Amino acid sequence: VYLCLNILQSCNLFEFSSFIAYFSEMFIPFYTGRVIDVLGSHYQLNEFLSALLFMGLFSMGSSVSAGCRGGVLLCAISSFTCRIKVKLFQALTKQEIGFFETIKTGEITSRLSKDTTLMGRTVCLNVNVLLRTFIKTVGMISLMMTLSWKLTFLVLMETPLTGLIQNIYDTHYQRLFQAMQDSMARTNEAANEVVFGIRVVRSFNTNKHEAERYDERLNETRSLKTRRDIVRAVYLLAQRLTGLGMQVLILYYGRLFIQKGQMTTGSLVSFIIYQSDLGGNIRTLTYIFGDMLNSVVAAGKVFNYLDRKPEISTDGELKPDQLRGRISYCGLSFAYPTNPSKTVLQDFSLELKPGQMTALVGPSGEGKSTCVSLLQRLYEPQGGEILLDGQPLKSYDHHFFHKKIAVVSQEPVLFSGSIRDNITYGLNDCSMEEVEDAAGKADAHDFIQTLEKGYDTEVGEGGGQLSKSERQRIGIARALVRQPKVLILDEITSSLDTESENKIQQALASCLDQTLLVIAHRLKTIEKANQIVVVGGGRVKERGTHEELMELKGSYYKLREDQTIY
Ligand SMILES: Nc1ncnc2c1ncn2[C@@H]1O[C@H](COP(=O)(O)OP(=O)(O)OP(=O)(O)O)[C@@H](O)[C@H]1O
Repeated sequence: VYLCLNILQSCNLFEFSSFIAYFSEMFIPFYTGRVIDVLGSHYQLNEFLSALLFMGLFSMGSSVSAGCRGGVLLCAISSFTCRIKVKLFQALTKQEIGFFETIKTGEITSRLSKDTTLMGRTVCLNVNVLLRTFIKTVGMISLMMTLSWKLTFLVLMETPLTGLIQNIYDTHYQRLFQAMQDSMARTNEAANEVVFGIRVVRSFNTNKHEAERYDERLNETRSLKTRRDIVRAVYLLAQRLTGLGMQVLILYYGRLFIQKGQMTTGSLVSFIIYQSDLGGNIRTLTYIFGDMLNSVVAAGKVFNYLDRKPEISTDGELKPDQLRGRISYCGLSFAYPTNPSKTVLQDFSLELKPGQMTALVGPSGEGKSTCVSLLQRLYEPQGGEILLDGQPLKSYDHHFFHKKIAVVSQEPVLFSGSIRDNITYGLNDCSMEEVEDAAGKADAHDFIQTLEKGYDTEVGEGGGQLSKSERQRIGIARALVRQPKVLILDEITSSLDTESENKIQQALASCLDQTLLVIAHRLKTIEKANQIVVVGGGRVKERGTHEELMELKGSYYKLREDQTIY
């Protein structure tokens, strides 16, 4: 409603120019006929000049107003589409991760690009064209009645046929158009995939195979285009034939009416001009009606996303001045929304203390990263809860919470922009000293200094211009600059050399009051942890220091032994 009100406000000029344009357009054929009559009968200069003047004035009025109307309308459409895209984008980024896992990426991008554009057209273009065409049609029929009511009834008898032909054509055309769009998307997808994975294509020497695959998809699009063109040609033929048939009938009966003195030659010319315009209007009305039905479906899908409330609430308000960072996992049970039948965590309980390092270890796929995702509130557990300083995570203010808990993942995602932009990602008030300090702790400062533009160096799309280890260190700096109370490192050592790893560990050890949670596969790196937790079957299997667990000779001991052998 808010968006529509905005659009209506900007449409005042549009409505005014539209009114002038419709009014002027309607009278042009009338005065054309009048000029012909004056020329054909006893010629009077005054009558001729006045008819010519009115014809000129209406033509001018129609052209200028139609130009204004077009310009204003295009501006309104692009402004509306832009606003709806931003609103939809904001609504999408608020959704929980489970939403993105259950809905295909293609569907989301299609909502953002295609459906919003279609919606913009419905609200601005179609409604206005429908209104304009309808008013024009009614006006034209009234003027045609004044010229000859008998011929008008004859013309109106053709209307259902024109509407039917248009309807059949629109249905076929829309179906082919949709298939063509899908086929074009598949063709682009094939090209994107190859560009993205060009290294694999080269190393497996599959250039020829990929070119053939691309050619196949292009041919599919081409054959759909040919079918579309054939349908259009048949439609144009049917349209011309019905139009021609009607004109022959009008000329035949028109000649009879002129002979009987029921109408003049000029009136017949005016009538024929109106009749050809009327056919166009009926076709437009049928088309717009069908198009609006499609757009309503598209708009429905967009509104579904706009109105969707994220399943993970962000309404918490707690923002304590002092946060200690004590984390308690209390009897968690969890299954991913995409696979609800598989329980990943079952009655999982654990305590992470401030100033201590906890390491989660265990075989792959046992639920270590899931513990981290739940702590970040990317998913909501089905049973139990996680407490931060004794309060449920959901009761904390969303912004506050994500400033206090920072995560460095196995492969940090960087965004195009400078190194500094990536380190200060999401922070507005971050000084250069803080950035350099965090980069120093993450062992990134030295390599950044060697770059020509230092912290202003562009990292490229997805950080592609940096090595894996450099991306990892920037990811660590991005987490440290927030001075989080809880820091989570998810298997960060795999892409770091031993020297960097040692430096980073020393820097982390200097943050005395920080709660540190580390996931590690290389068990040697977590020997100094205050508590090592072995996760197995979605539960805490063993817990203790390195020495205690080695003495226990259980799962940890076995994992450690396996790593020593290899
Ligand atoms: N997004 C997801 N949707 C559905 N199932 C998932 C998802 N992510 C992980 N899983 C499943 O949940 C289980 C636990 O995965 P998780 O990533 O937590 O294990 P992990 O112990 O961290 O493994 P690794 O050491 O290999 O990182 C696995 O069986 C995995 O297949």
